[in-house]
Amino acid sequence: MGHSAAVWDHRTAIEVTKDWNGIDQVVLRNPQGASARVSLHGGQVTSWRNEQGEELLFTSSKAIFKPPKAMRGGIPICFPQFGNCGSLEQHGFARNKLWTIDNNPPPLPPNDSHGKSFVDLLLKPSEEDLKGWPHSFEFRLRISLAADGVLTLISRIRNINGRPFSFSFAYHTYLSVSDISEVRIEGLETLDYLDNLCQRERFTEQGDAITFESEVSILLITTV
Ligand SMILES: O=P(O)(O)OC[C@H]1O[C@@H](O)[C@H](O)[C@@H](O)[C@@H]1O
Repeated sequence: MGHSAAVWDHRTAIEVTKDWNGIDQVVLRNPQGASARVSLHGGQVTSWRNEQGEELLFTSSKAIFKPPKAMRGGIPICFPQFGNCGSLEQHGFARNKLWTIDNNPPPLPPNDSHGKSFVDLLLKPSEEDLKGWPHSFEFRLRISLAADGVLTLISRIRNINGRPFSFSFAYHTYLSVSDISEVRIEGLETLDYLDNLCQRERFTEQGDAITFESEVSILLITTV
């Protein structure tokens, strides 16, 4: 009896097109019809659709889609600074830069690519960036879409000249929800938080989950 197996070639599952500003964007697809779109502007995922074609990420109708302004939507990459906790522009410069496709990245474990469509992006600091933040780095971002539609981002930040530096980093994901009053975030309610809407006053969450009855902008505090 013969056996057959579908071979999923990630190279044929990605497509490079232009976004609305003429900047390259990469479209990842899986065999079931799920997709993700990544702009080289900011290395930002701008769309993630399930196999029914439903968009899972939110983009504000007020988003400004023109570089060098970062777009409010999808998954902005905050680096090397989160928020305004430092001397750099809000959320750092990475989301405002043009990233490149890295065709020869250092290897990742085989599970991170097997059966997935993926792209590797690279950001290196420009001379201008080094004036504002004098640390040589390479930021590699692997974005992959699995057969079950799961989207994974893997970030690797390499210190190029060995002189120590510190940074903060975040995926500032905008999730699309149909009814915010139905959303509950469980497991974080025991953490203290800084409330951005109250001059960063520190509070302890009291409920059994985080819920949203009005605007919320909090920084949950955890220690590793
Ligand atoms: O408006 P930006 O710079 O894209 O940042 C998005 C949001 O980032 C959050 O971290 C801030 O708490 C918000 O105040 C801010 O609106």
